[in-house]
Amino acid sequence: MADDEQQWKIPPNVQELAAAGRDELPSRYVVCDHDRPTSAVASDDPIPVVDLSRLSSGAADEAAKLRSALQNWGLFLAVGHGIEPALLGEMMAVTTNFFNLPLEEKQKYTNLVGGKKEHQLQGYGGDMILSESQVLDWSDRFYLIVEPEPRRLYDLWPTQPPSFRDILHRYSTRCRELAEGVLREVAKVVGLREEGCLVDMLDENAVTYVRLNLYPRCPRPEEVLGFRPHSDASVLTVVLNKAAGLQVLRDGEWYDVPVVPGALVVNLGDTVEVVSNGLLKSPVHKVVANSESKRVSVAAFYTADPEREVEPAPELVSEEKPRRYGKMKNSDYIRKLHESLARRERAIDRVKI
Ligand SMILES: O=C(O)CCC(=O)C(=O)O
Ligand SMILES: [Fe+2]
Repeated sequence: MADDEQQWKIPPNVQELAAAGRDELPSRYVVCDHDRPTSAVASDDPIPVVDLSRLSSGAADEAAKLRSALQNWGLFLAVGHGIEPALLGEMMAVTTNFFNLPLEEKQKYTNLVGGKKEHQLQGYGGDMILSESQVLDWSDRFYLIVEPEPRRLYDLWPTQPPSFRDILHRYSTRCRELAEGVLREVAKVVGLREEGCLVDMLDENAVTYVRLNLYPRCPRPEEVLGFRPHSDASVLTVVLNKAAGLQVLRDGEWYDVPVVPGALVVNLGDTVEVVSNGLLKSPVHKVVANSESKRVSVAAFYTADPEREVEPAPELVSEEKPRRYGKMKNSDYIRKLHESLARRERAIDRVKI
């Protein structure tokens, strides 16, 4: 095969493209008319801000708010989570600093291997590209396995800034505590027999992935997407960001997820949709680009033990509520997720009955 064949498998660096300041966008980023971002709809049922400290002290009105958030949006903003603002600030700062490093430094952590054409999950760069016609997102990413600790590939953990490792470790540990608390509540909302049933999926073999996202300023934000519509293959996802851009789909309309200082976005993942037999939905969300400033976010995905078979909980399946999802090993599901993302499909559709 000639050396320059399949060059399309190597995604351009979006940050560099943006810095070049050209007005025209490469056609690989331009979405079809149907996918073009439109202005979000205002909702008379705003996305709830849930105070987790009130929730854990047993406040019934806070529990009701969480229930309505999960049922109506699959997503909420968490405050009172106990993660110090300083740690959130440090996590944002090391992420921003990393993306500000010179390209050669960042490319030490590239997610391209084997003659630069093969894509591996972990590392810095763009998404897996499966075809020449695949429309690319207006963002650069950095994906790492953070837990279990023995699975960390420290060669891919930046040494610049030097505090990166320690801050990512502390941040993801605190978010895990948050996720576990929320999952106990989710189990109650769904009516699972065992309150710990979802938390138990995050056992010592369960994998936490962290994705750092950079959405550079875009001269033509109406022509691209920062992140195409998708749902997460996690049990639960926690997102840290400081700027608007995230939108969530509800009843066929896109809504802005507001930015509340100090709040974290918490969204259900596909695993909860399957285990709850569709009682709760894993929300489809996307990120729109903007022409004013870059946007940075940190998404922590708490996924089930790869060896686990994920399927609807038996107590949520009956004659009146037939089983709506098949069984799949979690590691197979996650593998399919990345292919599905590249094809602009949803992995969960593969297990729907
Ligand atoms: O950037 C964001 O706010 C969300 C990113 C996201 O949805 C993801 O990384 O899965
Ligand atoms: Fe997501």
